Amino acid sequence: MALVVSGLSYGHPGGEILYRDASFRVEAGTVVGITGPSGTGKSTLGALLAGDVRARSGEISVDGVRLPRRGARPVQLIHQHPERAVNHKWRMRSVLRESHEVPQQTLDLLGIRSEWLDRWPAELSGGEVQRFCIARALHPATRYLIADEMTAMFDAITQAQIWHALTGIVRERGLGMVVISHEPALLDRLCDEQLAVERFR
Ligand SMILES: Nc1ncnc2c1ncn2[C@@H]1O[C@H](COP(=O)(O)OP(=O)(O)OP(=O)(O)O)[C@@H](O)[C@H]1O
Repeated sequence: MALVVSGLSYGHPGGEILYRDASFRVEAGTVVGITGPSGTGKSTLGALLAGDVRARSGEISVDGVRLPRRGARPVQLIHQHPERAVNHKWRMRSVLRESHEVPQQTLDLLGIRSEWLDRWPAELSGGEVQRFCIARALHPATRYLIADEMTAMFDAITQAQIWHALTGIVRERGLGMVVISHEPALLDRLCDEQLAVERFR
């Protein structure tokens, strides 16, 4: 069981080629870090892995099946800016329901308070909204998570709380996870393996 990238090449339209013939795998139950200087294509790789951007050549498969174009998404992306990832016209309860009926246990593990459910996104801090984005990404069909600078905007305590909760859930469910980050200490702590995106140039 793995998220497998084979022979992936990609550059944004009109932009330089970011990866040529990139191949790697993320085994279920493991955490892989993606590192590299700004602008080298880490976020783009995350979007490709989640199916938000379509590769021009190469293949991405999830547990032996080609990444689906529609329906439940087995690879879920969690962004750096949670406020951009939620519909501001919906209360948080609806933001969650759009994905699935999130179990109370997951809400508790992520520290989501019941009174936050009736608030609008603008009535919560970024760290609080990010907890909802994580809960939403933990759909029963999710097999792999891509955390793209997921906690870069938050203070050290919030970062630690969020990672503690998420890594516990990931371990319990046997999910695979890709962590995109500029923070070597975070990557060293979380990851079984680290890949420098420049090596795919
Ligand atoms: N939608 C897009 N259209 C065209 N070019 C893009 C698009 N998104 C990103 N790029 C360009 O692709 C390159 C890689 O961007 P990307 O955001 O993947 O890098 P990154 O390594 O995640 O950077 P950072 O560490 O600064 O977040 C950059 O040169 C960026 O300007």
